[in-house]
Amino acid sequence: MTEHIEIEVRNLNFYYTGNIHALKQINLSAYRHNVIALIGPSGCGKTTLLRCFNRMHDLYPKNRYEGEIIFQGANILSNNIDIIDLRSRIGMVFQKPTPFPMTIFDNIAYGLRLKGVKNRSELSERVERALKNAALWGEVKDKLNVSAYELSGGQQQRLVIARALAVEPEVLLFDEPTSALDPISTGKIEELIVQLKSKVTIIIVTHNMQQAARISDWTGFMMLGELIEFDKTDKIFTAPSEKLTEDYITGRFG
Ligand SMILES: Nc1ncnc2c1ncn2[C@@H]1O[C@H](COP(=O)(O)OP(=O)(O)OP(=O)(O)O)[C@@H](O)[C@H]1O
Repeated sequence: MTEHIEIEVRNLNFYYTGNIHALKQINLSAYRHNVIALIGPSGCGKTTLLRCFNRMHDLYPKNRYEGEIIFQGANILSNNIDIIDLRSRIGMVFQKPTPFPMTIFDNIAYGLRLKGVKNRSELSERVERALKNAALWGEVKDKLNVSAYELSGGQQQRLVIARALAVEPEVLLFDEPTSALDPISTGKIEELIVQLKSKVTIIIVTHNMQQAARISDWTGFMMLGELIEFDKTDKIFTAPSEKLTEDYITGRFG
C-alpha cells in the first residue's frame, strides 16, 4: 500500500496572547489511516499542537500561528479556510465526555442536521451507522430517546466519538480521551481507536506512555514546545535517536 500523507506540518510556530511562544518550529507528516500519538511532560505543548489541527485557538483572536499545516493540498492556517467545514472534517474528542443536553439520537443527529440532512430515515440510518462505528449501538439501540446524561462516562465518551463520526470526518483528534475513565472503559476506547483506523486518521494526546505504545503507529515526543523526535512508535520505544526521548520513556524525568 502506498502511504499517503494526510496532514503535513511545516515550520509551525504558535503564540498565545501576549506572545507566549508555545510551539517552536514543528515539522511532521501524518500518514492517512495511521494513529499518531503525542507524548511529553506536562506543559510541553501537546494540547496546543492538537488544537492547531482544527483551529481551536481561533476562539481567542490574539493567538497567532506561523507556518503551514497542509491538509489535502490546502493550508488550513490560511485566512480563507471555512472553519466550520474544517471542524467537521477534522473532529475533536476532549478529555471529559461532552454530550449535549439532549437525547442520544439528537446528539448524533445534531451535526447531520446542521449539514442539511433532514430526511428522517436517512438520519436514522446515519445515526445507527455512527453508533455502530463507535461500538455503542448494542448498548443504546433501545433507548435512543433518553437523555445522553443517563449514560456512563465511558458510554458518553463513545457517544461523543459517534457524534464526531456521524459527519464522516477524515481525521479525529483525541485529547487524553481516557484520562477520566476506568480501566475497562479505557480498554474499550483504545480498542475502538484501533478499529477506527480503517476509516480515519487519528492524532491522540496522551499522558500514558503504555497507551501510546499500545495503540499508535507513530509517536511524537515533545518538550518545551519543540518536537524532539517523531518516528514509528516501535522505534521511539525501543531505540529512540535522541537522548531526551530515551530519558523520558525510561522514566528518568517527566
Ligand atoms: N490559554 C493559554 N494562554 C497562555 N499560555 C497557555 C495557554 N494554554 C497553554 N499555555 C501554555 O502553553 C504551554 C503548553 O501547554 P499545553 O497545554 O499545550 O501543554 P500539554 O503538553 O498539553 O500539557 P498537559 O500534559 O499538562 O496537558 C504551557 O507552557 C502552558 O502554560
